[in-house]
Amino acid sequence: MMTFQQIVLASHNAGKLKELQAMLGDTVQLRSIGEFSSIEPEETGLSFVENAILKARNAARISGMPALADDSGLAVDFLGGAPGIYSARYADGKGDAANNAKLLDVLKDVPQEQRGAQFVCVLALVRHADDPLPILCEGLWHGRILTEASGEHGFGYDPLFWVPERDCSSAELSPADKNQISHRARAMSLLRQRLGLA
Ligand SMILES: O=P(O)(O)OP(=O)(O)OP(=O)(O)OC[C@H]1O[C@@H](n2cnc3c(O)ncnc32)[C@H](O)[C@@H]1O
Ligand SMILES: [Mg+2]
Repeated sequence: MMTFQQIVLASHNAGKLKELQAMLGDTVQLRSIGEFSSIEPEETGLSFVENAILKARNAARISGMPALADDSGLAVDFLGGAPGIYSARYADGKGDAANNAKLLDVLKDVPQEQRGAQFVCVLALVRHADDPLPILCEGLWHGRILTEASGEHGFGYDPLFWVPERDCSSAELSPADKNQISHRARAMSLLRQRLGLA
């Protein structure tokens, strides 16, 4: 069993840090890579897995600590899985509000039954920058894209993601609820098992 007291989180996204720390509890402290560097690595991979590993290695190299990365995104069925790994950059780096506006616009004439989508999360944990055996865990969360934004919680595409099991948007869930059922929660639950924390 691997034990860690501190892990650096290879993410500059404050929403992810909050969610992942809440899911991990007190046993492991996540430190933000922002404490060490403000430079974000280029996400050049073609898959969530490749980007997660790339971010984790980069953070381990910069911090000298074990590193956890989260590469995630929204895969929309009607768009053949787009924006997928490009979710953060969907509106050319203009941010969450612009990403959401673009997605609503692209789907404006698409009927309910064709608005299926899934959030994807891949977590990669490396013990050091050159770790030959990263731990990889994934989680999916199925839902549908709403026709207008709703809710104030969460981040990113949460206001547009309708959660069938709760009949509300992901941004209408309390943070605690989202952290029970999200793509990130599923991936983290697997990671906790792998680390012997579950
Ligand atoms: O790469 P880091 O620094 O971790 O931060 P990031 O925000 O760029 O993260 P990603 O590259 O993994 O891109 C993830 C995108 O998918 C969106 N996303 C991921 N998880 C989400 C969630 O739980 N709720 C809403 N949107 C989410 C998020 O808003 C980003 O636009
Ligand atoms: Mg990113």
